[in-house]
Amino acid sequence: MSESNRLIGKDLSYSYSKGVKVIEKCTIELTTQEKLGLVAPSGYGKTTLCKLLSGYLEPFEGSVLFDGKPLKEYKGYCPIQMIWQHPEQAVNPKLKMKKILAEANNIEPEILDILGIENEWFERYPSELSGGELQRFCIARAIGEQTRILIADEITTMMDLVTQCQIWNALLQITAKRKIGMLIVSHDMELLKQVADRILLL
Ligand SMILES: Nc1ncnc2c1ncn2[C@@H]1O[C@H](COP(=O)(O)OP(=O)(O)OP(=O)(O)O)[C@@H](O)[C@H]1O
Repeated sequence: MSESNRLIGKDLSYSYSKGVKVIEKCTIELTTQEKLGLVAPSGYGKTTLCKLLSGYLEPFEGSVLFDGKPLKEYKGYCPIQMIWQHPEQAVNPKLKMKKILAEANNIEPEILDILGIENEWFERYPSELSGGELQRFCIARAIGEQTRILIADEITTMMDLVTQCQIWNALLQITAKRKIGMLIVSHDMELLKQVADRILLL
């Protein structure tokens, strides 16, 4: 099978404390053409797996490759970007949104537009935005020119249905247009049935 445009986590193992493996011999693959839903019980290791697949953690065993190349060999910008469940923990609270976005790679106005980000929000600090507004910024920040796969870890879990709908509509539009794949972690099976092409139950 071709490795091109494919994220492969192969035989991944990870533990936070000696002797207790949170992830053991886990293999998972997805391409830039698909949206893979992932469901598993609480504490199973989903967030840990997301961090391994996006390069935030190094596996103790196994490898993570994109386009046949280990993630750590991508310098400057990783084609695999993670969006976190709690956006307020993913930004520097002391910076205004315009500064936070300026530190990211070239975000195009079209992306901000599709996500419904309003101009006046740029002058605010993260604590002056709602969770849904802040998450829109975090999504925009994750979509650089070189982003090929998004790892979305329960990204709308804390939001009301209208906001969830707006964010997922925007994400589906952007990922289709840019040919970006997605790993979507959620416990909401109804949501996954609507947004994912296939669903993996662990
Ligand atoms: N930084 C850490 N240090 C020690 N243990 C951790 C750390 N992060 C997670 N764990 C433990 O690893 C296990 C898996 O955690 P993880 O957050 O990956 O699971 P999860 O499936 O995403 O859970 P949930 O659905 O509840 O968010 C849990 O038992 C958790 O307590």
